[in-house]
Amino acid sequence: MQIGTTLTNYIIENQRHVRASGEFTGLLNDITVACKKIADLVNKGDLINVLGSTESENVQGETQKKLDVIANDLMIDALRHNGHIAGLASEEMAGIYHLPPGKLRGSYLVLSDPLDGSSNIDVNVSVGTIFSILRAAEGGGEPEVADFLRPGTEQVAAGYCLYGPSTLLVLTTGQGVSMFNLDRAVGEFLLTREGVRIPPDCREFAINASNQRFWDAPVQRFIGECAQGRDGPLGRDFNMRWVASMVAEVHRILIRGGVFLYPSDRRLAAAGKNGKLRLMYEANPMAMIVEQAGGAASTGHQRILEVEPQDLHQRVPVILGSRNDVERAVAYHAEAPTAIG
Ligand SMILES: O=P(O)(O)OC[C@H]1O[C@](O)(COP(=O)(O)O)[C@@H](O)[C@@H]1O
Ligand SMILES: [Mg+2]
Ligand SMILES: [Mg+2]
Repeated sequence: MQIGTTLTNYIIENQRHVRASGEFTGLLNDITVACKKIADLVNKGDLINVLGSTESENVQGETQKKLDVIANDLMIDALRHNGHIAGLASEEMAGIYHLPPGKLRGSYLVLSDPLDGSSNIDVNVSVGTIFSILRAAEGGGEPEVADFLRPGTEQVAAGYCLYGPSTLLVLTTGQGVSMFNLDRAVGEFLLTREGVRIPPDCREFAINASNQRFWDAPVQRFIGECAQGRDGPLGRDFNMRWVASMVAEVHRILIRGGVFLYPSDRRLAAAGKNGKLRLMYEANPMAMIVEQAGGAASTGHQRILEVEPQDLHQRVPVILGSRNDVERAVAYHAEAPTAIG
């Protein structure tokens, strides 16, 4: 496809071979409208007083940032009018969003992390929006939570919008990974990269090292060997990065390779959490993107996309990125039984 093609034309062309109805293109347009509005607010920040926290907590028990709530509202508003969705779920809502009576119901379900990297909002570090798209149950009835609890392999599309020095939309519909830059002058996402591939071997790992004392043996070994660099069994040096925005970490890995880990650990397990990141609107969409770019995504014990969901907001350990390094981490989990999860 020609670089510079608009997202809309790109999707229309891509959907031509599956004789899509145009509803999917419409849905993606709705999502990008929300992302453009969020990008504008993130960019203006203190100018329009959208930084800082609210008094309220989300279902995860986390204090919501103002932009967490605003981004969620913008996503709802962009999706509820055009008859492309049957329902919506998100990090910022305990249950699913039901369309008001009389609203046209569509064929898709959307799960989203309206603002990923919330701890970075107030310090002007890259944040993003993550989304996962599933087909709604046939028959057009009112969706229930169970309709959303499908393994990541059933996603029809996944993507994220990264609000960084430039605003980027990264998307897969199951035919590889494409990237689009927002050209603010024309208000359009324009194609900049297609068929993105992650190098199978990497020299960069990303993990929150402040949790090291809580990690289990396989993660200690994996990170230990990376840190030993050329003096260790791997015989090559690694650099380390930690942005604390999953979207930014995954984007870096798509561009130059790397491995990102947010494992479960004793601290999280003690709090009854199997990791920090959420399966349905963080791990699953990112795993689909990473796999479509030739990488791998695992819990340490299982391919993330094959995890059978039990809950809208369940957490999973995440190890993703350059295929050979992820497989090495998985092998260490197989060799050394973990004390956690
Ligand atoms: O603060 P920590 O422990 O480094 O965790 C950072 C991780 O938490 C997250 O911010 C969680 O996502 P939200 O900001 O959407 O809640 C990830 O983006 C990031 O990878
Ligand atoms: Mg998040
Ligand atoms: Mg979030």
